[in-house]
Amino acid sequence: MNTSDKGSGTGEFVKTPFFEDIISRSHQYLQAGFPVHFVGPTGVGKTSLAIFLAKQLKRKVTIIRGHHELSNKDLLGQYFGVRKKEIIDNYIHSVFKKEQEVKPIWVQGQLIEAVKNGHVVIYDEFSRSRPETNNIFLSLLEEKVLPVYGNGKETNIKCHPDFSIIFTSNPDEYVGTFNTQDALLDRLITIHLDSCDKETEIEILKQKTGLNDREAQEVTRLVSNLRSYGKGFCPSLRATLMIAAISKKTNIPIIPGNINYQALCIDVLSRPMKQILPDLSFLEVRELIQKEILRKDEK
Ligand SMILES: Nc1ncnc2c1ncn2[C@@H]1O[C@H](COP(=O)(O)OP(=O)(O)OP(=O)(O)O)[C@@H](O)[C@H]1O
Repeated sequence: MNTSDKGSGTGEFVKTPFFEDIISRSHQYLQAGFPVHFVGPTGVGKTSLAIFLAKQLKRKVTIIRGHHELSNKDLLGQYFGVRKKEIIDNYIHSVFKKEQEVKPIWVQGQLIEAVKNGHVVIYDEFSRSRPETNNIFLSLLEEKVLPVYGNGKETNIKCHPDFSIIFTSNPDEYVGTFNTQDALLDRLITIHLDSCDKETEIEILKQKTGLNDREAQEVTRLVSNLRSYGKGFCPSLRATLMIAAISKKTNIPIIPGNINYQALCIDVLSRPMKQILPDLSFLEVRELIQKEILRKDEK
């Protein structure tokens, strides 16, 4: 059975048998208090799945996006600017007294609030943050305390029993990611996500873009045939969704012989195909896509 959830945050989340099994296992691990980590190539649905799961837990959701400039100050908090207070005492005319108080303002980081109040945190693309930033998760996940340093002293914030966390990341070889410390990986249940199956992809296209069954099958057939030239996940589901959404919105008929459809597919798919076949020229890549558009699949 295929169902969709209107509140996934990235549009409707389409739940098919492919996702059901991952959802039910991940849900169990999170309920038992363990962090789950979805790792996989770009565009396979890691963030969508994390948001869907987080919403199922029916608690407040905090999303943190990893990037190389994210620091402990962003996660925990920092002093930012000052608040000035002036008291002027002129009660006796001949005496003028002025007192000034200057206090630094503490701006609380996202993680403290989530840890104290038992939110579900999605730490998306966490391996794009520096390993030293991610070190604070070591004690949070093991000892269930968050050490916060400020004003020269350390305070330990106790983790709310309902606190849960879902990590997502691309594999380490992706540009812009850091190698994650083993100690952190050792604390996570890592589930590898690959491209979803054809039935799921067809269902996602139908539900998200309004294509009919034949149209969704046609776009999925083309992209999945092209994936077989590489490791099976590029071009991603985003490319399939782009072709489907543009065809639908601009009334381009999804018919292999239609030149507008061919041009759209070539525009969307040339870049990812060149990425997996770097030795081909752009002209050869375009010819290959054209050939695959017109190919009749064996039954
Ligand atoms: N089950 C699903 N139902 C509906 N849409 C989905 C589903 N899975 C993925 N998508 C859609 O596919 C696209 C890629 O998904 P998503 O952003 O979750 O991938 P990702 O693996 O997190 O990618 P990246 O590594 O680049 O961040 C998005 O447009 C998303 O809405």
